[in-house]
Order: sequence, then structure tokens, then C-alpha cells
Amino acid sequence: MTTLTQSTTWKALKNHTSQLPHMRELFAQNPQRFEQMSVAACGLFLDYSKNRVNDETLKLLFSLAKEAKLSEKITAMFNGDVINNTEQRSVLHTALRSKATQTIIAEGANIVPEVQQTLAKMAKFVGSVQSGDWKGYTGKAITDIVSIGIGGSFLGPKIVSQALRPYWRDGLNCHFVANVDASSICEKLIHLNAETTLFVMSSKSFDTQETLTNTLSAKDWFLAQGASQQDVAKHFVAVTSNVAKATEFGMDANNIFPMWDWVGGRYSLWSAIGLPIALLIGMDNFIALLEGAHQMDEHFVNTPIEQNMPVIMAMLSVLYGNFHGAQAHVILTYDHNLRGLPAYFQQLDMESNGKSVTLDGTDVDYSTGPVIWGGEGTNGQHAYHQLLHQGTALIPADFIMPLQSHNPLGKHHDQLASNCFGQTQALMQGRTYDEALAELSNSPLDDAQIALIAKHKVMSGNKPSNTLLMNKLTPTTLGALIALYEHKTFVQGAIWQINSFDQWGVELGKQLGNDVLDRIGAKEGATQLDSSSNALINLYRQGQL
Ligand SMILES: O=P(O)(O)OC[C@H]1O[C@](O)(CO)[C@@H](O)[C@@H]1O
Repeated sequence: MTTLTQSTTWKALKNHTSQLPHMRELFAQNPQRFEQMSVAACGLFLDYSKNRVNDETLKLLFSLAKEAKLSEKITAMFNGDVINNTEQRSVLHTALRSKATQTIIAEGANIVPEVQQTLAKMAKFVGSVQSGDWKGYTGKAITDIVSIGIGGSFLGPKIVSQALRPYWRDGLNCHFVANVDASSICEKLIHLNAETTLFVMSSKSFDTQETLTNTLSAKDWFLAQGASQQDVAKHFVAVTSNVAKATEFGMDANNIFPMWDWVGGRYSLWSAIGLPIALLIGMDNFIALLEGAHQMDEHFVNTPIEQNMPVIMAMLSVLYGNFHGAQAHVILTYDHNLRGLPAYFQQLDMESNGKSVTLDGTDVDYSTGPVIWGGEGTNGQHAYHQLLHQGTALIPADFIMPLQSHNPLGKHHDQLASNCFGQTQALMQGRTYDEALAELSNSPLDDAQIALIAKHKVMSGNKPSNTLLMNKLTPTTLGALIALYEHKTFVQGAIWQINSFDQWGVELGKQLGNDVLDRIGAKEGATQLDSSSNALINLYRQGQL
């Protein structure tokens, strides 16, 4: 049994949460609830008043954070202490968005100069590709980027590029290839011209099966279009921490952008892994993205926990996961360009906090990371919101919306906003049986039918949600928003005393996948695995059912 569940605060929270009234009543009791339970930081505004909390709940949650030594843990991360204890690594993605004047030590050396040098190298490269000075093998400018990578070396660049579509510079397009399924790369290449295509291969380890296979196929395609081996340097660049392996693979040394062990894959979009983003939006906008994240870092480090946005959001998630039995959390973006963000936060949170032992190897006796999922509003309102309103699972929600649209058109944005706010209201207040009956008062149905339908229209309400607003979706606000969720994830991990920065589960997937590949490659002979795996491999070898 861990000490966490034995603490007085934990027990007090358990007792307290079971006695809290419905949110309707909490709102009725306190007209100042919105003012008291909202916070602004770094261009973002968080309304957390529609949560199952009162002053006492918040006090207990913040006590839990203090008892977990949260401030010390934040300092340790920003100072470069080796907090990823299973891989013996510092966790310093925050250094990637630090100021050039800062000194940040990892493994005994100041890492800020190499971060700045890499940004300068990126700026030079981005400038030459965007201006057309960087020429392909027939002397033409680049028109298309193909970004090859997977996991953290894919999702960040893809989602941020999609989110910042209004900032794309003219003349360049980007295509993302992650899956080893050949359909992914083939369906992109078929539309491209090798003379004007640049491949950015992103792999921290330079050892990931999917990325290596897709890069080799891209190179074969490039050569098959009439280019020669000497032309490869004009069309292939790599981002990696394994420079030796990239060089051995045949990447031109000048075309390798470094990254480092102290950057976790899912935290790496701020490094040269963000190169496809910078190529699309320009280096000035990429720097603005870093600046937004830096502002959130400063807020996180310097703000008392009671007003600290990432801490508040994290403690609310702890509340629902550990004291209300919530197993999932939904991210609802009321912005078409942010439609990919739920998937990005899913990777960030689930790869970080999907853990079941504490840092010292003790089995946890409480829930850790929930299932993170979500989608774009208003689309989801016509689908899975039904379960949010009337299902049996409690799923706290984050609604994210900019106040201003990049495409102000007629009444579109008013409707988007009214749906967003209407949903949070409906989730909170629900509908009582009497209200449902009143709505049916003019119905031609008989009393028995009205009573039945009223029962089906009842919504318990008391469903928690956060509303996160920003003026407009810009590189700076997006940087702050992503850093907010990074730190939220960190705080939850700190409370649960887990290592949020390793991923042994997904590593096992990589290992077993390679093992099975060897057995498939052997074409025949007993595979000596379990009966299901043996049979599936044999069916695959046969090639048909
Ligand atoms: O950048 P790499 O080394 O190719 O790894 C890709 C991804 O693979 C993982 O290690 C596991 O899937 C992720 O954490 C990482 O982002």
C-alpha cells in the first residue's frame, strides 16, 4: 500500500467529495463562483467553475499538491535533475524555449548555446527553402515537404501545422507519413514531383522501424524518378539525436539537425523535430510558438499553486480520477484548426501517465492516467456527446475555443460559441424530471406516455467541464496551450509519484514487433509462440484465408 492513499488529506478528500451538493446548488449558493473560479495566464483564460468543487475541495486538493512536494519537483525538472530515473535522463524540453541568456545545465554542461545554434541552423535552412534559394536536383525550388516520423516525431509537427494553417507561407505544402502501412507513403508520393520534394526524416533514436522503412522507400522512389545518388543531399534532411547512425545511413552531415536525450519524444516539437512546422509558418512564427510555451513555463514556475493554471487543471483531474472513479477525460476543441489537438494530448498524457508503479517500483493502489480522447465541436455534439450527457460513465470535459475566428463569416462563430457554452451549461445543470414534464405540457400525448418520455429526457447534470478561451489561435497562444497540458500532465505524475517520462510499454511493442517480423521472414518452420500467435503468423505466411 502506498503512503499517498494513507494520508490524512487523501482520506479527507474521500469523505468530503461524497458530501458535496449538485453543481446547480453550488452555483445558487455563490453568485461569485465564476469570478472566484477562473484564472487568466499567457493569453489563456480558464473557467473552472463548472466543476464539483467548493473552497474546501480546492483547499484539500492544493494541500495534496503541497504534500507531494510539487514545488520542489517543478524546480528539479527545470534545473535539469535526472528525474527520468529509469532512463537516467534529465527532462528539459523547457530549455528548448528558454531565453538565449539563460544557463541550463544538463550532464554538467550549459545546453542553451547548442539549442540556440540549432535554432540558427533551422532559421538558415527554412529561409533558403522558403526563398527558393534551396534548389532541387534539376534547379527547381522546393514546393512539397514530406515529413517522415512517428509518435512524438510526427504528431506534434502534424497537429501544430494543422492548427496554424492561417500562418502558412505561400508556395509550400507538407505531407506527413508515419504508418509503416505502404498506403500511407504511396498515396502521398503518387501526387508529388521528385524535383521539387524535400524529405524531412525525424527520428530521435534513428532506430524506429516505421521511420527507417518509410525513408528507404522514399529514397527508392526518389532514385526511380531519375535522380542520382549525389542528388540525395538536396532532397533529404534528418532530425535526430543519433548523428552517427544518420551519417552511416547516408544522410549528408550538413543536413542533420541535432536533438538530445534530455528531450522526450512526445515533448519534442519545440526542438528541430518542429522543422516541418517552421518550414510552413516561417521561423518568426516558430519562435513565437516557443515564446508562448516559455510564457507558460514562467507562469508554472512562478505562480502560487492556487492560481497556477496547469496545477488547477491537474488537481481537478486527480479529483475525478481518484475520488469520483472517472476513467476517461474528453478534450473538445471548438475550432476546426484544433481538430487534431485531442490526439496530441492523448499521446502526451497516455504515454506519460499510463503507469502502474511509483518511482521506487511500488505498485500503485490508486488510478493513474485516464483514457484521453476527444474531437472537434460541434461535430461531436451529434454523436458521442449523448454519452457525456446521459451515459453511466463520468467523463470530465475540457472545452477549448478562441473568441475570434480566423475566418469571420456571417453568424458562424456566434453559433460555434453558443454551442460550446450551451454544452457546458447542459452538462452542469442537466434536466430534472419536473423540467422535462413542463417541456411536454403542450404535448398531445396521454399522461402515461408523457411520463415515460419525461423519464428518458432527464439528465442528471453535475457533469464537470473546464472552458479554456483565448482571443485568437496564434502561434503564441498555441505554444502556451500545449505547454499548459504538458505541465498539467507533469503535475498529475508528481501527485501519483510515477515516472511520466519513460514508456516501457510502447518499447515492448517495438521489440515484439521486430521479433515477429523475423519469424515471418523465416517463411517456414515452427514459430514456437502461443497458439494464437503461431496460427496468425502461419495464416499470414499463407497469404490467404
Ligand atoms: O523519434 P523516434 O526515436 O523514431 O521514436 C518515435 C517514437 O517512438 C516512441 O519511443 C515509442 O513509440 C515514442 O516515444 C517516440 O516519440
